[in-house]
Amino acid sequence: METFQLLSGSGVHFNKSKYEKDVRLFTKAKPRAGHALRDDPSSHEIPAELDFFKYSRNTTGKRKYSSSSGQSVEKRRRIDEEDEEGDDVEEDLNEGSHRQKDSEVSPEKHRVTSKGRDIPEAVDTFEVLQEEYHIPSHIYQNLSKSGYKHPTSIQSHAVPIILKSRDLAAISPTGTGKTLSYLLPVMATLQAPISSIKDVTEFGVRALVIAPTRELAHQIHNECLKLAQGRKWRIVLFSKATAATLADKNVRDKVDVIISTPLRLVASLQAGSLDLRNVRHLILDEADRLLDAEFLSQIQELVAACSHPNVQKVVFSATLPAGAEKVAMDMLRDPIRVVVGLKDTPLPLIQQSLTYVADDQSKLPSLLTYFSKPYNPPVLVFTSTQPRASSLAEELTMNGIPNVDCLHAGMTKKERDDSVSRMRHGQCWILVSTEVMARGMDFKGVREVINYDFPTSIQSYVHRIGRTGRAGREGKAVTFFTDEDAPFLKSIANVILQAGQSVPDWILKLPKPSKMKRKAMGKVKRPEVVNNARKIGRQDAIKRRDMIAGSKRRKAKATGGATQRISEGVKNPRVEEGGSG
Ligand SMILES: Nc1ncnc2c1ncn2[C@@H]1O[C@H](COP(=O)(O)OP(=O)(O)OP(=O)(O)O)[C@@H](O)[C@H]1O
Repeated sequence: METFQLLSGSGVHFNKSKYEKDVRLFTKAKPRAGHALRDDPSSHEIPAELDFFKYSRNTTGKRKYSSSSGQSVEKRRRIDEEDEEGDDVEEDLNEGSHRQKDSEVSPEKHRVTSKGRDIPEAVDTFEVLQEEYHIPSHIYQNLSKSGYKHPTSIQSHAVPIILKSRDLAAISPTGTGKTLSYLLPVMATLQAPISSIKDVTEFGVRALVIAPTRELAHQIHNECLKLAQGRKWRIVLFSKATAATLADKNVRDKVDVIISTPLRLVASLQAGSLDLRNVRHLILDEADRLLDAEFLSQIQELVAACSHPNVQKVVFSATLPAGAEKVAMDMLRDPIRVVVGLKDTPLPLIQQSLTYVADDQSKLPSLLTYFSKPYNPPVLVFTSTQPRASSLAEELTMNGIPNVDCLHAGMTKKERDDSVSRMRHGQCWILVSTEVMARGMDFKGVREVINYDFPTSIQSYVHRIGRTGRAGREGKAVTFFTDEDAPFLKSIANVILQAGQSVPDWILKLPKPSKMKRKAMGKVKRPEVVNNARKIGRQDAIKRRDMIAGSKRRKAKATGGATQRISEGVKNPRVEEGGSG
């Protein structure tokens, strides 16, 4: 109990005065003299929550660890040195020297780092983009209609690169606007719907966006539709139904953009009902996920099918571990690599903490205690498996917690769509989910993320907690850990440190898990139901049901035998006793 109290009290708490410097970055500041926007003198002030440039201002030279960030320089250096041994959290300190060597352009040192040959200049405003790159006016107008007034850091850098037809690997933290970073330049390059262009000589879909989950593909489709408003673009969210329609070449030839998960595309390709030879822009969103073992062969097939000699390939993610980056870079031609912030590192506006919960059975009471105190809905809760997500949602509901929903890949399409819709409309306060919700999903208002089950990798952690703290908003992420998870704490602690927050000293003193061991992170065997007591109750019920069924079977057998015997003229004592048989 003593240990429990000691450890459960040791989560990371956000001390605003201690982190004053970071807090200042995210609070509205008066515009500074000499920082007027180029084309709009009236809009000197960028809302702090949308101002992703703020990290970079007044930063020169190599990245410095600030002692005011709550972590001693020495402590951070120690962690970084350990990471050099092969941890997936990349230390970007060397980037500066690469940049110097290769004459690379990086106007925002150590916050946005670009690497490659002839890097197009970043832009400060959307107006400059329109002036210099002639973005079609309807797309430009749709930008401001959607409320996008100033580009985020990744947009400033990635959009010109894509507009210049260069291949790109872009790594930028969760919630920093990567979707628009590729949709805007791709749509701008396409200029107009194919159906409205005269003298077309090459037919077929011109842009293809691939995402790992259907929900994310759906969300990207919606973003794309916003940009396409007012013109007759054919933007297709590839599904069973649309795949059937697109089997007709005449329909297919009028399609501008397809957005899809890999599997369905491959199925259509193999069936000969899809042709990707005219694709000029291929985008992999959540690239590291798409390039992992589960999807790699499908992606390779799709990349090979996009065989146009001028196809532009771009990959985006908030995380890109070394292995995935190598595969990505091999796929790209003369690429530019852009990193915003530190690779595999969440933005500091997500307040991260670790909470000790001893063992699996202690998690539910801990979560119920959490929800018995004031919390900020909507909250996303991550579990490791589908049955556990269902079971936890059920437990929370049975414990009187209102508006709990569940979402996982084992549910029907309609159930999944309904859950997403309830979440988007504020009808769901707590969404219990699995890894399927971890990547890309943009529920703007998510204020808190709870890792009920420990994440399975650093990347999983970064993406899960990245469902909050989006588009400049503050967020909170709580990670439960049990004794079994303790060996992997150090890896998560490193991420927290990289984000400029502090972790308890005892975690820093833990040994660093080996690369082999890290593969086992979060993969402990957990029961399918989150409440063992309920499991016992359920087992009793199953036992009782089996006993009743057995008894019925025996009776039926006996009755059947009696009927047979009666018909055979043999006296049945039970029937004779007036029993019903
Ligand atoms: N220039 C902008 N100004 C204001 N809001 C923006 C801008 N660009 C994007 N956003 C908003 O920021 C939010 C996050 O964008 P998006 O989903 O593209 O992030 P992301 O970087 O792709 O995140 P993830 O890594 O989780 O996929 C969205 O709600 C989007 O509407």
